[in-house]
Amino acid sequence: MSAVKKDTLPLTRSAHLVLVSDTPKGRGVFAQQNIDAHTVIETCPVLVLDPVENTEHIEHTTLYHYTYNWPMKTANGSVITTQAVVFGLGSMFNHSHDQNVGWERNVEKQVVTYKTLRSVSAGEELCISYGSHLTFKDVSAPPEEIEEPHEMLSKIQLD
Ligand SMILES: C[S@@+](CC[C@H](N)C(=O)[O-])C[C@H]1O[C@@H](n2cnc3c(N)ncnc32)[C@H](O)[C@@H]1O
Repeated sequence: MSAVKKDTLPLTRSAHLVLVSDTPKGRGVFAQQNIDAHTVIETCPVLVLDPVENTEHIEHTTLYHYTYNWPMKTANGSVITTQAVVFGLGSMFNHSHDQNVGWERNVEKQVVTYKTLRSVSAGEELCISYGSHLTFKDVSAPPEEIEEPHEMLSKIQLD
């Protein structure tokens, strides 16, 4: 019988995910079956990039649009932010302002775990939030409201 090593990490995977290649956001991850809320759907190993290698090389390539912020401890003990390449489906989750998937870094183990934030129906896209500083036009964003001039005027604060 083989001994289970202490540093073994389970790589949880959902069997009910598919990659769709022709969505308005490019490739995307979709649910094939209903998935309960708070289900771990994927655990992905990452490659933490050297900060200099990142700014001098990766930032000038397409890969830059796939990396995640990652904290790194420097030799003097301070923590800086570098980037990490996420392997597996982790790099395929698109952005939505109404995301149904949350993610968590395990800095020590160098993995990211993805979990549903609510129940997801079969056929729904699984999306995370990239935050508010997007480098592309969000095709799923609600249309910006065009306000009537009198409504705008009524918001001007007069002393
Ligand atoms: C991490 S990749 C996700 C996978 C990507 N769709 C693909 O086909 O490789 C991030 C890129 O997906 C696209 N993307 C993700 N979310 C999007 C959204 N809400 N609207 C438009 N494009 C999106 C953008 O081109 C972005 O740079």
